[in-house]
Amino acid sequence: MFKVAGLNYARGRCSVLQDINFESDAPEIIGVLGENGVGKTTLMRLIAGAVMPKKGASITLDGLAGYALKSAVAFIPNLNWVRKRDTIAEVLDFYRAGYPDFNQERWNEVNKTLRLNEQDQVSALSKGMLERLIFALTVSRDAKVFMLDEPFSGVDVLTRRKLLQTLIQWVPEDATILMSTHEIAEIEPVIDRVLILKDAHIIVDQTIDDIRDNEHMTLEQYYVQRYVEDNWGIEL
Ligand SMILES: Nc1ncnc2c1ncn2[C@@H]1O[C@H](COP(=O)(O)OP(=O)(O)OP(=O)(O)O)[C@@H](O)[C@H]1O
Repeated sequence: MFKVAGLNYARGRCSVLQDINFESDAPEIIGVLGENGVGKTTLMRLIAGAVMPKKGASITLDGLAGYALKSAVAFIPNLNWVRKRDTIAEVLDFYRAGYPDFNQERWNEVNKTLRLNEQDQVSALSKGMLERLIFALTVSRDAKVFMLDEPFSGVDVLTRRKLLQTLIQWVPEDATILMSTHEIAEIEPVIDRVLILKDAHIIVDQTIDDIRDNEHMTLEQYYVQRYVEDNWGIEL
């Protein structure tokens, strides 16, 4: 069981996340939605241990916390740590050394779709190719919690569809995946559940089946309805 409880985070005087609570029983794919700047990346950075929450928060995986939890979480927000001349092969070497749970077979399999050339320099990759690399590195670990932060925003539509369709096959069966995106319609067929963030809080934590069966709406319609008053005149 992956559990986030009493999570609060502020930047200076500005409260970014307030009283965030949710649990996940793997396997589960959770979409994390919300407007720009609402705190989706921050939530992932908090879970990854890249930033510290306010006192009183608890983030645990099967009772593990701190470093033990950190090593079971796969998250790469960017590749700022890569030196300018590094090739993908060199980044892979570094990554393998840093993460003993790196799964070479999975990398090979994922890269059949992503077609990354290991001799290419990372600094010369296009935005979309860089996103492919971040995605491949993230899912190639045998982690228990995977966090994909807008993984496909620069990836072409065909590759994106293929990645989404095959995501379930690539990640370990006992894992929870958190995936933030603005492409709501695209992820709906893939995710089990959604967390919608607004004004620093989780305003929706519901399964996709529940939204379909009880609200009789698509996820995007439900998102618009729950997010803005009068739907901002957006036709549902
Ligand atoms: N390095 C930073 N310095 C100051 N404030 C920051 C920094 N990074 C994020 N923030 C602030 O924290 C808040 C949450 O940002 P975050 O990046 O988590 O949002 P997001 O939901 O991921 O947004 P987007 O959908 O645009 O990617 C925003 O108000 C943002 O301005």
